[in-house]
Amino acid sequence: MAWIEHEYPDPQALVAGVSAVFEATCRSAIAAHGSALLCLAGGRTPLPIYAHLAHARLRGTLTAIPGDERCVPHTHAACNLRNLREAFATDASLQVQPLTTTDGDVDASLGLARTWLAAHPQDFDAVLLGMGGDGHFASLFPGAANVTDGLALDSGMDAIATTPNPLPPEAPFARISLTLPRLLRAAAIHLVVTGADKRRVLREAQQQSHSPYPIAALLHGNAATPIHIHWSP
Ligand SMILES: O=C1O[C@H](COP(=O)(O)O)[C@@H](O)[C@H](O)[C@H]1O
Repeated sequence: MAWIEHEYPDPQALVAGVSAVFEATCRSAIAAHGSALLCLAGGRTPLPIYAHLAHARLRGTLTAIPGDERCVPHTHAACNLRNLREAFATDASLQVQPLTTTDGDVDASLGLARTWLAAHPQDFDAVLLGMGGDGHFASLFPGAANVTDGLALDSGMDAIATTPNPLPPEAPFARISLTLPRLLRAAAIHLVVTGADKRRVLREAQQQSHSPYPIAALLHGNAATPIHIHWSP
């Protein structure tokens, strides 16, 4: 099986469980090589996990990169970088690397993301992913024109620019997303999902490797490490 399931009674228990795993991962990476490199989901669900890390007194450098970013200015409320930096604000040793330029220009942002990723080819110590109700993860959306480029394991690309189709009303923006092969280069991969509707999508994707939900490509992507699925109502 390519995944391991962890079920929690409520979102607070999920946050506590995943926070403990990420804290332990960061501590052992810092003990082993002085720093930790994380790839972190955007969206609302994981923000309390990041707040936990910010208060954990990790005593080492932690560099995080969003797994995807909305192409908006860094001051915009929908900017994943802004939300990550706010969550990490209490510990100056937690740094968040932007995937986009300050103004959110799509082409310049793609260049910036690819340049940074090429200069940091090492595996992530851990990747945290969320999932939308449409089965997207990072910004690999069903129906996007180039979603197959983002999911192809042999593309040789670390990041793509993409536009969800249809645009999600809560965040109607072009995106920069890490690709599936870059996300899979990790010592540990965690997927956090809440709610019964998202669980139905997840179950369908677990059962069908050729499901139209992009998350199926992650689950059946022959990751070198199992995908930890964390779910709560
Ligand atoms: O658009 C996005 O949505 C997903 C899910 O977000 P959530 O608020 O339902 O947790 C997120 O994982 C992704 O990074 C984000 O850009």
